[in-house]
Amino acid sequence: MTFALVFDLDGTLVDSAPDITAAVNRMLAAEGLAALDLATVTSFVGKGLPHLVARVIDYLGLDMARHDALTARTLAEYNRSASSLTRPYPGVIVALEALKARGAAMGICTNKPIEPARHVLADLGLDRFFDVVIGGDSLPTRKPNPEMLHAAFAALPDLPRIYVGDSEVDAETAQNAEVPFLLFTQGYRKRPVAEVPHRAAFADFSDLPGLASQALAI
Ligand SMILES: O=C(O)COP(=O)(O)O
Ligand SMILES: [Mg+2]
Repeated sequence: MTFALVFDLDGTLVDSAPDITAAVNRMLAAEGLAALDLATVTSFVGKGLPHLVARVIDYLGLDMARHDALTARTLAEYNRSASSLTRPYPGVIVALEALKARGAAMGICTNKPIEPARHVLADLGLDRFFDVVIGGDSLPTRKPNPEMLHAAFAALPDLPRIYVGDSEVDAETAQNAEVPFLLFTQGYRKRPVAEVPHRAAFADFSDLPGLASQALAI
């Protein structure tokens, strides 16, 4: 059986938190402020860059009136260097090759802004797998609103659908879109696996091709 598979990006296909943290810290340094650590910034990832910067402003007690300016600055810093510290999770490329060989149609639905999302995919040699990329600023709404996921599937052939992601936001998006959800457990999830609704969960990408077939056989 083949299928249409849409993937989340940050914390699912790639461990991008080190570059996101570095961009935030370049923005903070330009403001004369001290750097934040990786775990703190990672905990702010998931609902897109404007949300992440709002969390940084809140965490540091800065003036929320500066939100637009600091978001633009962080995005510029991130676009300047979005992939130097970012790596695919182990087994991702082999799994995508196997899925492609089986005829799966694949796309990306990420809350990361589209420009750095495209940089990351191209720089890491992942862009060749995906026929559509929907970013956090591609539409007026972001995940968990299902519109982005609907748009990604609409651009792919009409095959049985699966969404693959790492977070509570992805699980909620899949529920809102009524699409089966596969949870990658090694990303940036905050709550225990059991508390995040999913059709199946996996920690190792070598399990994904088999799981995708099983998930649709249920
Ligand atoms: O950029 C974010 O906040 C999250 O991105 P993701 O949707 O690819 O996990
Ligand atoms: Mg994610």
